[in-house]
Amino acid sequence: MQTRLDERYGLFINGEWVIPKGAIFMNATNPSNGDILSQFIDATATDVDNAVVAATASFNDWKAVDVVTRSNMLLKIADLIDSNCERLALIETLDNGKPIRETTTIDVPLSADHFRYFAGVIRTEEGSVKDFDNDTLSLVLNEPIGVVGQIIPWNFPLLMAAWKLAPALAAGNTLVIKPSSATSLSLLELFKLMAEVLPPGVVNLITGRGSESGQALLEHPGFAKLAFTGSTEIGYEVAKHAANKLIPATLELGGKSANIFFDDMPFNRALEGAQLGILYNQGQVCCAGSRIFVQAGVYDRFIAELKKAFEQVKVGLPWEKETQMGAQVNQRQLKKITDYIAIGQKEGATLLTGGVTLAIDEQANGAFLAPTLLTNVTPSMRVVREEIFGPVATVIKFETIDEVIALANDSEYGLSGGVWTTNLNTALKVGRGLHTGRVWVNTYNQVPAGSPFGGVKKSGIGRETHKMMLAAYTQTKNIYISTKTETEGLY
Ligand SMILES: NC(=O)C1=CN([C@@H]2O[C@H](COP(=O)(O)OP(=O)(O)OC[C@H]3O[C@@H](n4cnc5c(N)ncnc54)[C@H](OP(=O)(O)O)[C@@H]3O)[C@@H](O)[C@H]2O)C=CC1
Ligand SMILES: CCCCCC/C=C/C(=O)O
Repeated sequence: MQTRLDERYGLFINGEWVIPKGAIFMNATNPSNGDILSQFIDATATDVDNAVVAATASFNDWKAVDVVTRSNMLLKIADLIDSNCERLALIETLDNGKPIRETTTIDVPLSADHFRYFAGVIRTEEGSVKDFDNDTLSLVLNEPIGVVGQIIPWNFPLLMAAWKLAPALAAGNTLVIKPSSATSLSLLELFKLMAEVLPPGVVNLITGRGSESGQALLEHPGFAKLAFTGSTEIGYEVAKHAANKLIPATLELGGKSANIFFDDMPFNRALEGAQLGILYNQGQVCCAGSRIFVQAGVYDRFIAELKKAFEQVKVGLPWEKETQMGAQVNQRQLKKITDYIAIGQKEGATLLTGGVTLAIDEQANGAFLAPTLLTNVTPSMRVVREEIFGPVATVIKFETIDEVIALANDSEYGLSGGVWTTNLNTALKVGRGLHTGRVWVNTYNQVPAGSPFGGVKKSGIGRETHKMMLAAYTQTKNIYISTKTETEGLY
């Protein structure tokens, strides 16, 4: 399966595609068969600096663009994403390994919707006025924060970029963004579309390794805010650099979410929900329902059915329409996952199903893994505590609601969780009881714009996918006015 890609991509700085002198290129590799798809630049600190200079120079002009015009530009970007949906979806599928049935129906449409949502939100945003008395007004204005630095992960390259680009632009900021070097192509292609709409310098794209261009971005003094999605480890680095510069950072980090199944669950829907929770995107989701808890009364039946369902999942080439699970993002991630499965078994877990790599492509070069369930696990095992980021769930039996809330909260992460029950009281008790930023009830992995998403504890700081994210991309300005002219009352 092929699509038209540039042989080599430049950096996008100040409205132009540039290839710096002496630039070193990296390969974009298809994780499903090892093919080289294209090449992109391993940017340097100088390139990052050039991008920041461009974003800084364009800030005042972009800030001055009226809200209606800015909103219409975001709508235009959304339309362009939609009209290029098939192409963007295929590029994401080739570069990341995720199934085409997901990229065409979820990654790309949700990305477009994100621009539309923030285009709408800024039309309704207002400052406020406090009239202290007849002569005194306090105006509260929300001003753009400045030049923003954004770093994107590889698991939802286009969607996570949209989650950061749309609010930053809507709020009137200019920016420099860096995709993961594992999956740069969809953002490079999105920039071609945004270039048709936005003035030069407003958005700037730096590619390359996190340890080089990513690090340079963190160290650059020109940013007024940082935004990051990725591992908790690098999240700490982002937070430290932001603290050193006294600028804010929003962080969307790792997770080890509990997906909790009560005896009175809607059984068939819940069975699907357990799979959606851990197999969606090959389990490479920050909020994956990787710790499955099942109540004792239904445990044996549910686990038997889940095992059967896992074994029927169609793992295949991601560009084939019937494929339900594609390739892991690369061999490095595949190894991390299989290492964890081995660790779990060494710790005493039972491999109920899966745990094996699959030879799907002709050369058997693809990073494919069978859906995996580990039972007989205990809360102290590494496979229960650490983020595996693959299609691997641990399963634990529980008796009571208080017990399962305590088990679920026994984690350094706090991103999300799921509860499956037909009892509203149970749902609310668990919903309130989980120390996480999101709890799904009788559904999972739904992230529509308008519903805030983000974590507590080591899962991060801030809430994306909601208009409240505008607050993170603005500064409050207070203009305090007296209409008096006499000196009386000045002190
Ligand atoms: N919360 C989430 O959504 C994600 C969680 N993860 C978790 O992290 C694990 C490791 O994945 P990994 O790809 O290493 O995640 P990272 O946190 O390293 O990568 C996320 C982003 O940060 C960049 N980056 C890496 N190092 C630096 C640095 N020193 N300074 C600035 N930016 C940097 C990466 O660039 P580059 O890729 O080019 O190095 C990428 O764009 C996964 O197995 C998973 O558990 C990973 C991705 C997303
Ligand atoms: C669109 C389906 C679920 C995606 C949830 C957002 C994930 C973010 C992340 O993994 O960083």
